[in-house]
Amino acid sequence: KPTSKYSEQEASDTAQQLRKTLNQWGKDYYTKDNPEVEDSVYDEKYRDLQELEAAFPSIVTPESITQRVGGAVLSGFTKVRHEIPMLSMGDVFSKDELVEFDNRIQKNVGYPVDYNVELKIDGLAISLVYENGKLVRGSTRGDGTIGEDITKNLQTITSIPQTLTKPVSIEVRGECYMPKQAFADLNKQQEERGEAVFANPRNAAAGSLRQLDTRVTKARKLDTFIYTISTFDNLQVTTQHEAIETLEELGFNTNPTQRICRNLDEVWEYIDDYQAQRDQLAYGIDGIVLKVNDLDLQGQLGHTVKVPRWEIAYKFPPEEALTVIREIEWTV
Ligand SMILES: CC(C)(C)c1nc(N2CCN(c3ncccn3)CC2)c2cc(C(N)=O)c(N)nc2n1
Repeated sequence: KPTSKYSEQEASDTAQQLRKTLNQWGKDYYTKDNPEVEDSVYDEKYRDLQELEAAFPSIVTPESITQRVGGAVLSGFTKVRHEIPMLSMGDVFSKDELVEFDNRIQKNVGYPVDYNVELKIDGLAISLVYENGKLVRGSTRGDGTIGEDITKNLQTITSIPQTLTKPVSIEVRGECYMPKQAFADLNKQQEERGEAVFANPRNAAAGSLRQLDTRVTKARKLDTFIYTISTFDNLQVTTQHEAIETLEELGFNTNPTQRICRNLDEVWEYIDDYQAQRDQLAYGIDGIVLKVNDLDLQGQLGHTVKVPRWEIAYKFPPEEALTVIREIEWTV
């Protein structure tokens, strides 16, 4: 019915119903192959919501789907200080160095520890701050202490929740990345437009997040895997593995391949598994990350100025190098 026929309460109720429907259809769109509705139906409902919100500005809510689209052209990025520094990662390139790392931990702790093993996503690190379950700020890692405020750009990424499933006040960190297919499509489009192509998905993700025009960011199909809760709002979490499960429950996108390994043999199985699957993954990885699973032990082990003593990244050889080697073999 025409918006003029609504009372404010009716408009608000209808808008809330429309938001619920659009969010559900949006989720299906990203998670299922056959979206529930045709784009035209989605667009019609979206327009209904826009009209209602235009006629009754007081009913607009920050998490309304209409508030996600780009449109803000920023003049520059303000700086953000990370209260808890975003540390770097020690990295190793061989089995022997990983054995050394494990020995160092066992010597320090006095007994063998469980590790949580995760894929090392080849994207860029971001920080997200929530107050009472609402996203209030998103920023880049920067130099680990000072990053850039890219909240507007991050709000265009559908896998980043505007509102959490619980009204907690926390800071979380993770990786923002561009899936391989989105990267290939973008470079094809760049070529058609006679614009510079991106060297790899990580550069494309970084370039897309540092856009001053949020509409460009929105068009870039970025995604995220969140892996750390930096500040706990009395969440009952005692291990890294549980932290990632809690992040999923709160509404974040997390990487499903994490695995608890009781010793290095199990870590090697994981490494062999995912080195073999690397080309099939929908996103780029450049190694795996090994973390002491127990959070109290992490605290006990602490960190040096820049690097935690309780984690190590095992790096794979760069994929490009492998491609070159294959080409040489082929031509020989
Ligand atoms: C919380 C800790 C510090 C242990 C940590 N730090 C990470 N990183 C730090 C260094 N980073 C960095 N970035 C640029 C320059 C220097 N360091 C980039 C993220 C992690 C990155 C990934 C990933 N990529 O998938 C991951 N699964 N877990 C991480 N865990």
